[in-house]
Amino acid sequence: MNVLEVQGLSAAYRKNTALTNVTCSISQGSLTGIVGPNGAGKSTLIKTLLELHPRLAGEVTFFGSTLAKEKKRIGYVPQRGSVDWDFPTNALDVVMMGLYGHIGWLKWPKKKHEEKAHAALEQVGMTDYATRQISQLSGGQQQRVFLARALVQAADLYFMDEPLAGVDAATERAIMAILKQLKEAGKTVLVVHHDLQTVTDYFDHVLFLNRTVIAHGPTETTFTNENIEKTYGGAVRFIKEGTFNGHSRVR
Ligand SMILES: Nc1ncnc2c1ncn2[C@@H]1O[C@H](COP(=O)(O)OP(=O)(O)OP(=O)(O)O)[C@@H](O)[C@H]1O
Repeated sequence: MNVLEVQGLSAAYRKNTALTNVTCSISQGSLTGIVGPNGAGKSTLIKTLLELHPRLAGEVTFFGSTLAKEKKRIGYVPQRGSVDWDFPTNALDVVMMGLYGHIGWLKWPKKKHEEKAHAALEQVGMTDYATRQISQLSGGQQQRVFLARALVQAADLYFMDEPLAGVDAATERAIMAILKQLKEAGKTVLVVHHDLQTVTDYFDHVLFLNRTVIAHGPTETTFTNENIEKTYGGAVRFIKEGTFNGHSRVR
């Protein structure tokens, strides 16, 4: 079953086109890496799908329905840089924000919800930092808190905008382990990713984006030198001739 269907999606910033005619289907239980050069429209794609940025054209369906109807089943981890980390709040509160759809605005969070938030912090290894101001967390720790906020939503479809940006190797492993657990639980995860070296290890599907979909499919068959060059331009050669076939890693 496809949890997300996108047909002919376009978006722009004033007169500058960011996305044109994006069409793709995302199947349930897939873990997809969205890759493409800087400015390719990866963040814009997520924001436009989630109606955080207006779309100029196109049709989008979530679980065969509309975003408004399915919002509770969708989790979003924005780019860390897009958030005001000086906002005076602690890690637990940030995670609790993920539950607002469940609690209802103006209703005081119940004990059960607080327990859920603590459980999510534990899942990302941040229990000891629950009452720490978010401005006093490191970049990787902030990223983990964000992930906990998405986890607490118990969504079926997750969008994550560069969750691995600027995190250390241990945090990267921890985040990837969680994403794989989500997939194994039948959840669908879309991740904006920058490191081509790890695409084949991390994702079962890859979506090459450069203003439009250049290629999309199972990593095994789609993560090819040809598609990398089509997306990034001929100047970029990540795969040594002859080393791709039979190897899971790009060299
Ligand atoms: N708020 C904005 N106002 C004007 N133009 C924008 C804005 N945000 C993005 N753009 C432009 O839209 C295009 C797509 O940007 P977007 O951030 O979606 O790319 P990206 O693939 O996520 O890039 P990166 O890998 O650098 O994060 C770029 O040309 C960018 O300059």
